[in-house]
Amino acid sequence: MFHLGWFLGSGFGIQPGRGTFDGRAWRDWMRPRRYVEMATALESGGYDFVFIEDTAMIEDTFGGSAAWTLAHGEMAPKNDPLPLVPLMAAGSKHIGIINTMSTIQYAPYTAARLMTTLDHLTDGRAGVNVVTSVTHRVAQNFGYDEHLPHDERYAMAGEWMDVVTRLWDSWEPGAVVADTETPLYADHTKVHTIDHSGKYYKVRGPLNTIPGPQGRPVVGQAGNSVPGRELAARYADTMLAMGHSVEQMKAFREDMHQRLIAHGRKPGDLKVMFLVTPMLGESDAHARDREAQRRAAVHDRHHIEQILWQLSYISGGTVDFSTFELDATMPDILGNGEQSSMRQYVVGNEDKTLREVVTGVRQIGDLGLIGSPDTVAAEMGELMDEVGGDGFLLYQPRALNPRTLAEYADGLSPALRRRGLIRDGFDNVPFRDNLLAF
Ligand SMILES: Cc1cc2nc3c(=O)[nH]c(=O)nc-3n(C[C@H](O)[C@H](O)[C@H](O)COP(=O)(O)O)c2cc1C
Repeated sequence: MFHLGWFLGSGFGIQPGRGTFDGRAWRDWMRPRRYVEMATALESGGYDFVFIEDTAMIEDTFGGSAAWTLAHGEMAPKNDPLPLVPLMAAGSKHIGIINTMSTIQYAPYTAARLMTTLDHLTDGRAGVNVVTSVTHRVAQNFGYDEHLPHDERYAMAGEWMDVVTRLWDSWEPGAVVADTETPLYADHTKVHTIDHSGKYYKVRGPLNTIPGPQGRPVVGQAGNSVPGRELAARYADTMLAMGHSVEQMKAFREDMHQRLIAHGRKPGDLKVMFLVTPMLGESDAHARDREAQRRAAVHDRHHIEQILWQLSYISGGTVDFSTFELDATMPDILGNGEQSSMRQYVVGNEDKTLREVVTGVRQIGDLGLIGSPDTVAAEMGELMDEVGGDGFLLYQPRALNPRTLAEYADGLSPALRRRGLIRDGFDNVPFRDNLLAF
């Protein structure tokens, strides 16, 4: 068996697509009902969790203004994802909810306290995706003139995670007695300061609330560079991973296993979830037809601009890709943002033109998963057999609507279940236990 997660790639925000079945999404994206329904649909489909992206900025690198961003609803507007967590939890019973927190946005004490609060409010279904933020524009909203260099951001994130973890552990098991007769609510000898004084943070502790049902909420991680992998190997229970072939996926997972062992953890302690955008259809022919339409659209002006926008963003807001000649050679730039994402466009494509890259390269691919639910389910099973396990993080970046969710929860999941590949229900246990169950 393997795990399923769903990547809500535009967070609690407007979804950029304007497809045939998107209805009033551009007007209603902030309404609660669609997120509650999303949680319920995914839970019925056996998804272990929904993974909510977040970024706090309005991008204006591409074209030197926010015009394109706001015309197309690209990563903005967006609400804070944290209040969404208890809402989605109240409408569901078992699904884990991972919200994103950037280490430059939340002080460690605020983060530890918020996550523990969410763990209580969700009865042990809270998780946090720890990110370092990608662009200068985010950093500039939180007291920085520019974002820190890539590797330093991860050094800061390492200290942040260390402090947050120690705050979560600042109440020993058994500290809460809750005896109204004595009276003794908590034994103060089991509640400890952490007295942290490091390069980036100074925090006394202890946390001023009792541990949540999970003690430490589930920790996720999204960066795939070496420092990103190291952060995950030290702290994470799950991470999203990008791989375009079985070989890359296997190598990624084996690399993570080595890193986990080096940090005194077991390979099974971290679930590596491969981000994938399958193409489903009523039949294999229908799915192939949809895929042919997607491929034909990569030459549309809108698609080309969208990828140039994306490159400008993932460069960390350091390069405006609208300024390059499309038929000149691909610029050799990794920038200061998502280095592993930039590599997918740049490395190995040095001889191609920018146009060939933006029309030919996909940051997140379909791994050949194109077909009817039955076909895709069989192929997912074969892929996971070869990779060795863990699971997939499914993503439909420009088509997130109730119809798409039904295709996955009511189409693909039953096909996976018929093959015994995914869970057929949930035990009444906290999120981490579901994640570590197989
Ligand atoms: C698929 C994916 C999702 C991500 N989600 C977020 C996010 O929600 N918020 C954020 O600030 N950064 C996000 N990031 C950025 C990473 O967390 C990380 O900070 C960045 O990719 C740099 O990491 P890397 O150089 O290790 O790849 C995401 C990256 C990827 C590839």
